[in-house]
Amino acid sequence: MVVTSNGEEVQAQVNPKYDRKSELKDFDDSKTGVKGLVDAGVSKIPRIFICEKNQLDNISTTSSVASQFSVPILDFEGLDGGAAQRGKIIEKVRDACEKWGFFQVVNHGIPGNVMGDMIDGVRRFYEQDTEVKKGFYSRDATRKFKYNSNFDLYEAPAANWRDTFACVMAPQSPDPQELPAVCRDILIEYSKHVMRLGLKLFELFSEALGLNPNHLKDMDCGEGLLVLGHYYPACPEPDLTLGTSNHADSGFFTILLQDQMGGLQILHENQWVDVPPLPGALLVNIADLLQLITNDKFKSVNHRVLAKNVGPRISVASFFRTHNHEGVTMRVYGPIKELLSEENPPVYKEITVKEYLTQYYKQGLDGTSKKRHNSSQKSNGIEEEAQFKPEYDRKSELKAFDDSQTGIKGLVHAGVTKIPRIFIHEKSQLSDTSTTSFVASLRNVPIIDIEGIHGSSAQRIEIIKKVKDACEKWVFFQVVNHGIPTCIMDDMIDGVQRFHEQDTEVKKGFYSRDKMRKFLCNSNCDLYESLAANWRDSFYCNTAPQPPDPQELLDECRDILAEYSKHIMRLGLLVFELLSEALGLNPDHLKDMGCAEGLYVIGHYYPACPEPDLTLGTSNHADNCFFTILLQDQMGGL
Ligand SMILES: O=C(O)CCC(=O)C(=O)O
Ligand SMILES: [Fe+2]
Repeated sequence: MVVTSNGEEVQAQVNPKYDRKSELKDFDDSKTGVKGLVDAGVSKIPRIFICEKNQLDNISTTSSVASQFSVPILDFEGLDGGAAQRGKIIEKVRDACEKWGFFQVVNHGIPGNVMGDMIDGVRRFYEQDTEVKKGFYSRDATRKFKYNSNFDLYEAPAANWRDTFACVMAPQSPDPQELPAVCRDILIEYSKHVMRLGLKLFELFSEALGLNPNHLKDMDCGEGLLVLGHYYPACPEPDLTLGTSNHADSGFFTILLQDQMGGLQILHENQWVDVPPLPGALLVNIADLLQLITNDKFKSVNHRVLAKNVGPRISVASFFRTHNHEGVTMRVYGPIKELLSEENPPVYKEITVKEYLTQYYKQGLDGTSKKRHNSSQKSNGIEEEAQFKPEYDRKSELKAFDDSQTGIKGLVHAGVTKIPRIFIHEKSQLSDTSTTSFVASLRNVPIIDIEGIHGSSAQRIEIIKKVKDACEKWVFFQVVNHGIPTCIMDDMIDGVQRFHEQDTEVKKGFYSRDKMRKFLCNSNCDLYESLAANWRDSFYCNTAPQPPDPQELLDECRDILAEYSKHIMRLGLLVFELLSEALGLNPDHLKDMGCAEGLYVIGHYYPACPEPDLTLGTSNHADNCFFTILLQDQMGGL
């Protein structure tokens, strides 16, 4: 084990017998949820609830800095008064949706006693006779009303200190007989009010986007309503777990009713900001599908709930979402055409409701579960690694691999069917996309056409604007019409391939870790330093400020390497100019700082991998230079 900050690993070492799966199952089978544990008087939380440290670390850092922020409070009084008043409110809605993705609303039209009764109804549900309550405990997706603890119990890395009931209220509400007697009437009544407010919000959002008031409703966004009743019992060890993990909501938006206990936080400008209870207010937060269809104009915001040693805390989350009814699943959502223009091209691909729902439920609340699942068929690979670790002499295996001087290509050539363990990455490295939601994965990387960069100054300004935007929002962009002929690019790819596929003995002559050499090849420049090796061989060539003596290069790729480098240097100088201008500096500013003097060209070769789920071609990293121009073939994987 290399990292010790990971709670799970430490545990695995302390108690290799921890059978998480069966502990989860025992807890689930009790059907009494977290409240059952508290009723039984636990003074320590079971380890299935213990979060990884990095999930909790930033809790204490919040308060002081965060207090300078506060979630906007919107007053809907007068919404149906004059156009002027409505216009003012819409402006505030737009501002809150663009900057925060989260706001509180007062004078929203839902009577205070209905909200109070709803909170009481949730409380009555959880505090009713245990045996009656158990009758509702279920994970059956087809049930209209069900209660359980942690909908993603078996998938999430750590369970949350919370019980939840879920009820589908629209498009078809359940037969009242299916609802628990203790909260039936108020659930129906509250849902009616929430639906009315939700439709009003769809109108306001449409108008705030500059669309006609019915636009979003006409897209059928307002059809599905799911109501969750959360119950967060007091927690004996609140510093070790969370009430609700960091997540962004699914669907279009959520209307949240919370009691006076507090604990909800939203992630704003990289800070966890408390959302203090405001009597009479409801919270509204943008969810991922609204972010998608507004092409990022409205932001879906991550939030979480802290565990506390006082409780219970009660909240009711009402999700306006797509639903799973027949005829609906093939509906496609993508950025609204009316919001797109040349300056505002689609940031997302389109997606069917079916793909969306499948993905969301596979992913679990904090988004890690699916990937964890894929990468460890056995549920706890971390323990296995910890157990075989002592017999494993990593250093000498690395050295043996390095001494072969044949790289990954040599392994594949020898016909390995399992990858040597020096290449096996820790699970957390393979699933470190945890904060990337499925919707985020639909993003398009910007493509910038630099044809006309030397044309009119208007054209140049337009291009620089796009570069600025891409650098600020993306850091990564694709360039077309960049002036490097396709045949040169193709020849360069072929040259790299010829280098790596040449006669093994000749290639060995270039295998080296001597940084003074102008041209060399090896497998993994950081072989001895990195935690796990990558499935990749590379050659490295220092082509500027002083190119290597042609004799140092291999015949197979000498000419094309020199030619390609010339073109790249020319393009690189242009990029330095564009970046300078995008920063508001004079075009030569970065060049004058000497940024453009060195050029290092690396030719990577990624052989097919027999166990691609266990390793990476290139680990997560940022390049250490000013910028990189990357040419890739048609295989994908970046
Ligand atoms: O309980 C809360 O305040 C938040 C619940 C929540 O975020 C959710 O249900 O998605
Ligand atoms: Fe949420």
